[in-house]
Amino acid sequence: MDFYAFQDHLKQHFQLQLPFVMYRQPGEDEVKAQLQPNNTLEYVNDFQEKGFVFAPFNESKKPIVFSYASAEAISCTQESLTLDLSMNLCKEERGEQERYEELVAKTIKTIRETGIDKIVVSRKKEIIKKTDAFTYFRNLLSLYPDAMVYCWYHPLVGMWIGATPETLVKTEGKRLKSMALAGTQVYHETTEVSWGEKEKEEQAMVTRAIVDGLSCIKAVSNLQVGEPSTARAGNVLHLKTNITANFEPKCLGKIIKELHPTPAVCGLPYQMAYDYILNEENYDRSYYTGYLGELNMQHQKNRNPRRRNVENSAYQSVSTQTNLYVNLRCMQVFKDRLAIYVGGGITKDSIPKAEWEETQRKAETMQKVL
Ligand SMILES: C=C(O[C@@H]1C=C(C(=O)O)C=C[C@H]1O)C(=O)O
Repeated sequence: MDFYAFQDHLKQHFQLQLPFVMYRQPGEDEVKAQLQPNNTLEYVNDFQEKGFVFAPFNESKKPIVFSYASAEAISCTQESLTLDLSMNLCKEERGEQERYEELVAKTIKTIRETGIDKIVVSRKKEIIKKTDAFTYFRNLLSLYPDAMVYCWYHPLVGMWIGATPETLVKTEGKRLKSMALAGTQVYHETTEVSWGEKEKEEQAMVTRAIVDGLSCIKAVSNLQVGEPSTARAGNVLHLKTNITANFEPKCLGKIIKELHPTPAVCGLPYQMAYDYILNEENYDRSYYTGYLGELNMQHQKNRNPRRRNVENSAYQSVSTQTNLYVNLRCMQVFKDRLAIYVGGGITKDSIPKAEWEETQRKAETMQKVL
C-alpha cells in the first residue's frame, strides 16, 4: 500500500467516526496503523494484553488499549517530502505568560520551603484555527525522523497528535530499555554543547530515581546505566542516559507502574511532586505526560535474511516487543481549535522567565506544522 492509499483508508475510517492510531517509531520508515471496527472502549488490566496502549498522566485512570485481535492492521512506507513550513506565530492568550511565571515562582518557593528536589509543571497553549490532522501528521513524519510520531483518535476521547523524543520502556524478549531524558537548551545548529550544573544535576536525579525504582523490582536484573549524552528533539536539546536490564516478562505491568510517571515529567520525591501537580497546576493534563505505544506485539524475525523459501521457515523466530513512549510534544486536536501541552522541570534554581521561554520553544515542535 502506498502512503496516499494508506492515508485515504484512514480518512474514510475517520469519517465514520471510528477509532484508529497511526504511528511511526524513531528511526524507522514504516508507518503503521491499527483501525478499530467499533467504538467500544477497552482498558488495560494486567499489561498482558496485546495492543496499542494510550494512557493518561493520572495513575488512577486506566490506560486505553486498541486490541490487535480486533483491529485491522495496515502499513506503508513513509514518503519523502520537501517541506516548506513557515512557522505560525500563535498569539498567546492574554495573561498566559504572567499566569505561568506565577505558577513557576510559587513552585520554586514550595521547593525551597519543603526540600522537594524537583517538580515538573506544565500548561496548555490554546490555538483557534481550522485543523487538518492528516497534514499535521504527514509533516511531523518528515520533520522529526528521530521521534515517535503518532495520531490517535477515539470518538469518545478525542484526537491527539505528537512527536515525542522520550522512551518510557522498550522490551524485546527478556531485555528492557528505558531512558532518563531531562535538561533542556535551545538547539543552535550543533549538538556539541556544554551543560550547566542545574541541568546536569536535574538529569542525574532522574537517572538515579529510575535506576533505584527498577532495582527494587525482583524481576529486574543486570541493570546497566550509560553515560549522559546530548540528544536533539526539534528545536531543543536534552540530556539523555540510556538504561538497560533483564526482566521477567510476566512482571511487565509492575515495571510500567514503577516507571510511570517518571521524574522527567512529574518530579522528586515522587508522591510530593505528584500531589503538588494535581493540586496546584490548575488544569487537567489528560493524556499529556501519559504514555503510548505497542504492548506485547509479536514480531516475526528472519534470523538469516539470505536464506529463502522452505529453509527460511526454520530460521524464523517470533519475539514479543513492547515499545512505549512518554506523551510529550503533543497536542489535542479539535475541529476548530488545538491545545498544545508543554512543561518543564523546576528546581530551587529555576528562573520563571526562562521556564516560560522553554515551554515556548517546546511548543514550536507542534507549531511548526500548523
Ligand atoms: C515536560 C516536558 O519535557 C520533559 C522535561 C524536560 C526538562 O525539564 O528539561 C525535558 C524533557 C522532558 O522529559 C515537555 O516537553 O512538556
